[in-house]
Amino acid sequence: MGDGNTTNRGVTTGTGTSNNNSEKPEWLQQYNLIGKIGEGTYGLVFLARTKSPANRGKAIAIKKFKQSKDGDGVSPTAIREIMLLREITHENVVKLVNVHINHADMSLYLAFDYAEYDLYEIIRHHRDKVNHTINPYTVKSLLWQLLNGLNYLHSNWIIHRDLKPSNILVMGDGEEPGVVKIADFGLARIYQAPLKFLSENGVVVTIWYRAPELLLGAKHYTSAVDMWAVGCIFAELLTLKPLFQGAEAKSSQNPFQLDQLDKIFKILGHPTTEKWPTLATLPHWHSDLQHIQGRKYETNGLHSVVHLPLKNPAYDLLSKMLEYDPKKRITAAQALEHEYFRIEPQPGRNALVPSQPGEKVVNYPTRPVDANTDFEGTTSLQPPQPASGNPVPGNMAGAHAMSNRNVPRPMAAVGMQRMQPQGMMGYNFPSQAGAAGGINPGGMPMQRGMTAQAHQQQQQQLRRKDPGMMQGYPPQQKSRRL
Ligand SMILES: Nc1ncnc2c1ncn2[C@@H]1O[C@H](COP(=O)(O)OP(=O)(O)OP(=O)(O)O)[C@@H](O)[C@H]1O
Repeated sequence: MGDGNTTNRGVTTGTGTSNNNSEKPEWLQQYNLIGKIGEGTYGLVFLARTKSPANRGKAIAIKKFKQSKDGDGVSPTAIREIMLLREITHENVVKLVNVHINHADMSLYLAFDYAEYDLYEIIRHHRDKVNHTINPYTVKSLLWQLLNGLNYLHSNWIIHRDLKPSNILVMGDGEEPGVVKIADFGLARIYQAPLKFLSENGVVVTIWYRAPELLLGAKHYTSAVDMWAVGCIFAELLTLKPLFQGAEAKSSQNPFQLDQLDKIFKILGHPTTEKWPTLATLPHWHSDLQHIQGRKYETNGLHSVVHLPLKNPAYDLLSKMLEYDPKKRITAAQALEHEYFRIEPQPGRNALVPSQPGEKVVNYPTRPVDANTDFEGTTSLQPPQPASGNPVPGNMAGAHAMSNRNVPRPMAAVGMQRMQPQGMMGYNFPSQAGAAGGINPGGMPMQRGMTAQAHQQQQQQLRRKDPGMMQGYPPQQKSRRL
């Protein structure tokens, strides 16, 4: 198509020019751009619909990455990492469907499957409009699916590093209603977040979900940082308030990572080297923390902020996610097996349905779309340049012409080769109490309200209809526990 080249790895490159007087990049013409739906630290997100006959009208979210102030594009390493992200396929991880590079300015556009809701909006709607907590079934189903997707990412050596409610999407009506999709995974590394506290445009990056080891300057960290974030999100789903809401403004006495730590200590108490032996080796422990180490907080722990019956296993799971020592923090695989998921209400696939028969369905607002904003009008895009003399010889040629801005070692280089096929690491929803091993015997997850017998019949029917369809949900493999 025109000046765009679709490479053999699925990257579309183009000059940004087109064969008509529109200034839209050529590749964009495969979409109907509907408008802007959001803006994050690193980019703008647009809603578009595909024009191709096979998938006509399918909603796609296109994320345009902002140019950095020094005009750098995205480095070749970053592009390679992103290409590897296309291999990620899991029901609870948003699908990256296309990667587009605009040659004129080396800007990058990622096209994802579109999800109608995100946890930020769901929580906000409950707090401001419904005036009521989220029902226990919904909380549990959202959390279970989040852990399921995260377990898959961690099993493939991908650490998200920037989990927060706005990155946890939920599908609206359609083929997968109420299904959770983790977004923005693997991208934090490309822009070297979350170690930065300010984004390129000076916007403060939210650090409310950031693990204490990161706040204390750890250079080496593990997937445990994501589990801390999940703990914060779990508490927020239960209370509708951010758990550790550090200051967003910086002052000389109280840089925001210190304030964030202070908020954590206020609820969980101070960490100690007895409980967290490597604490004293973290860069900021001695220097920066002196003036808050002296403070003594009387704390009742999580009970002071999360009000549930005392014996609720939610406390146990939550406190294991918010363990100070990352080595002792619960893993996603372990969390999926926690008692909380075995007691009623059991988690299910459609998270956004009522807990009890007769309970009102919550109608979440759909995403507002700003139809007046398009790619060009919102960014530092340079006017499109004609292609240079050299044709793009396919594949990553465009990427290599870009800036050599260093980004860390490709995160995926090792892990992706070991990537599991879809669902290999996928746990089944816990079955009704009493089923063998407490785990569905394989196949589709049990739907809410379905008896074990009906579920078994559904499995058999599906197997007869489409044997391949069952492959995403193998029986749980105990040996794969982390
Ligand atoms: N695939 C998608 N489908 C629908 N909405 C999406 C999709 N991906 C992102 N969004 C929405 O677009 C908005 C901006 O997302 P983005 O990831 O750029 O920023 P953020 O998560 O708010 O902040 P940050 O960039 O700091 O992570 C959010 O409301 C997010 O829920």
